[in-house]
Amino acid sequence: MCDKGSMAQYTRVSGFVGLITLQNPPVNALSAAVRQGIVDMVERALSDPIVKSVVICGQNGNFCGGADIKEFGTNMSGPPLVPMIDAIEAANKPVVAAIEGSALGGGLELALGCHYRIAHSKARLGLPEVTLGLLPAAGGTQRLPRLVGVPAALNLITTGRHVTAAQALQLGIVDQVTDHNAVDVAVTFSLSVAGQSLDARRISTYLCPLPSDFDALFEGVMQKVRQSARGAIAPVACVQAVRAAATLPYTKGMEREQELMATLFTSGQARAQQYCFFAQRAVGRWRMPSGARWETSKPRPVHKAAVIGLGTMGRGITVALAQTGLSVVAVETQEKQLMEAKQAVSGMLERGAKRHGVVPTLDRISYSQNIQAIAEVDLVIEAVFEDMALKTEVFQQLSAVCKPGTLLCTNTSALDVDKLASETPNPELVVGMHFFAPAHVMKLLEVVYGPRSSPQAVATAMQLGKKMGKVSVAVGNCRGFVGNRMLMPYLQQAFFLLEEGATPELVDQALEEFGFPMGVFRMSDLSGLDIGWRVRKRDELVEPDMASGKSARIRQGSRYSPLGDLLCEQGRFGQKTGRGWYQYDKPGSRVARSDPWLHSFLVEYRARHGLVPRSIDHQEVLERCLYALINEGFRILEDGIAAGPEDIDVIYVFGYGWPRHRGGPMFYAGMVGLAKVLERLEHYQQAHPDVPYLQPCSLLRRLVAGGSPPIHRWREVIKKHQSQL
Ligand SMILES: CCCCCC/C=C/CC(=O)SCCNC(=O)CCNC(=O)[C@H](O)C(C)(C)COP(=O)(O)OP(=O)(O)OC[C@H]1O[C@@H](n2cnc3c(N)ncnc32)[C@H](O)[C@@H]1OP(=O)(O)O
Repeated sequence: MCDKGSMAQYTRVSGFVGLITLQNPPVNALSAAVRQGIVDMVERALSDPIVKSVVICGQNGNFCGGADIKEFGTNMSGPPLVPMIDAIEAANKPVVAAIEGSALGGGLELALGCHYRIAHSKARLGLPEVTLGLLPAAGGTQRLPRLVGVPAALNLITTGRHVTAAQALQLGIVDQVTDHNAVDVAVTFSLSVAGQSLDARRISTYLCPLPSDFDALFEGVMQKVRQSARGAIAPVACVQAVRAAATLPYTKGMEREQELMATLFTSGQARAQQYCFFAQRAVGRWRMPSGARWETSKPRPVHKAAVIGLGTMGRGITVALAQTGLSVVAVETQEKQLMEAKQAVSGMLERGAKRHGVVPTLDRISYSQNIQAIAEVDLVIEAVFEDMALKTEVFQQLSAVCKPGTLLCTNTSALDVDKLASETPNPELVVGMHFFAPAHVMKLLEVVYGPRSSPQAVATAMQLGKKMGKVSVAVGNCRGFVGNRMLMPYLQQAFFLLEEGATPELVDQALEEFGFPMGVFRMSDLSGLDIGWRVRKRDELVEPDMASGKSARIRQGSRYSPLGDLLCEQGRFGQKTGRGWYQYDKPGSRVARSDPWLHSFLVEYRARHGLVPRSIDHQEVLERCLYALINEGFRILEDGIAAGPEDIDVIYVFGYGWPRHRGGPMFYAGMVGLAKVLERLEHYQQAHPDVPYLQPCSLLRRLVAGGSPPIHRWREVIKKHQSQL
């Protein structure tokens, strides 16, 4: 017997079991229609006298990915989740959740309303709402602590992390784990418990186990959460909701859960985080200005890859490749460097394997000093020192050694990928792969295509990035690509603010309060001031004999601040030398302390150049640094270097520490209001006419003139704008 009409299919199986199957591909999200289906089918099963027990499962081996996030921005209709789950829990016949694939968010909350949970061994469970700026508001914050205790519930709910079926069993979230068909096991099990009392199976009736150090525990967790949340409100609300579970009866706790959720649900932060969720997936649907796109470009198979150059980046890339299961040839011409790299890579793989409880993949890597060793690989990632002449030489060698069709990738943060491609006989096989340090940890990968890169080469690099667990974004070739290009105006404004009266501490504090893990000066100290110095020298911006006055701060026709150069001349390269914008206890130490030398240096510098310091507040720091960066983002869109605002936002959230609860720079501009961003840029441009980065971009003007459409409509405007340029 079967009813296929709704988005929850009803079948009677094994004679006496009502089987309800959620059907909403790809993840069986709880849309209004699915919820209605569940309500109707549960009612049907419970009212059918032949049915002794009920099993709920999901179609295509996937239980449920939670509430339908797409519905959040709409007038949510259909039956609400809470009464639906309460009705399941109150049922007088056993209801068993058969969990395959994922049980996340509302999906796990649905399962927690069931009387029993049986999971397949490959299933994953979690309450990831916090990552969407929400909390588990279908009873998750009240049932989970009652089931698994407060500390475990706090951990799962405030981090949103997923657990494996085995971990879920250990925690007590599921009752049984099986390697067999979980639905079949659940059906048999449900019949075995039919007719038994369900009193002890309704989690909402449990007393929440209270830890002895209750106050200290909550205080500690709240402190930790506030610190790591960097201004995000959802993690804090999660702690408050769990505290309600521990201190209030279930119904009162539920009221608190709903109250907290209502605040989060309408907050800009939730909108930003949900935008990030979809943006992260949208960047996989890449397209190039030529019209080539992800759906029509088939990647080449990559079984064996090579890494050339085993410095810090090359080592991280080798680890990341080996962890995907590929065979890797790692080449380093210097013997000492090769030996050190081998040891370092093995160490990283062993530590990674230990963390994940698996066997390290050391034998997947072969090391060589000879570039001939890469003759048979399908793809090469060159990671030698960031120097065009050196990279060109290496690329010429690669072209001579590799078998025909091998994809040649360069790991570069700013060099001209097209120029490098033009030095090879097959420029269509060349793309940039801009990894972020440490390359085996950082999630972001910019895949840089030049005008001659083939769609297949881009598709292959994008697919490899995905396999390596990266969030890969395809971007066009220009100086600094997307991320580093936008960083230039940001850094420049920070330097100018110092000239005008700010301190590194003030600028960093403003940016950290905004939500960056580190302000611009602490970040520069960490990455090394010498990196930018080298680039500026190459660009002939650094003048050794610096005069005084305004003219000394004009380079190539625009305002220039030599502050970074002056620090480098003093050997102040940041953490590695123990001195930079801050001072450190010793070279390599990480704790930044305010440096009186730097403050005196700034005072002298301003005096020498006739700069009268003024008081600068946090708002000016944010407007100048962030709006200049955003303005460059609009230029990048105008130039077609990024296909859409989502690409830029994903790059900034995953690679540059932009706070996720603010959605990314382009989303943030929309939240602030494009007209306001434009007005402030115009204001600052008038005050600083010698700073081209503050000149508002024409795309921004056009968007404002067009009534500041929502971000999902920008692509239409960009297309029209580009066609008229
Ligand atoms: C006052 C209001 C009351 C509301 C109370 C109810 C609150 C409930 C809270 C929730 O349940 S919030 C949702 C919690 N769930 C999640 O966060 C899970 C999100 N999904 C994932 O983590 C992953 O998608 C997955 C389930 C682990 C599957 O990963 P996989 O890599 O296999 O596929 P994806 O590429 O990520 O996704 C495929 C496709 O599906 C879309 N999608 C996934 N989950 C949802 C969802 N919950 N709602 C809507 N759509 C979803 C995803 O966007 C992809 O589609 P796209 O077109 O490529 O974007």
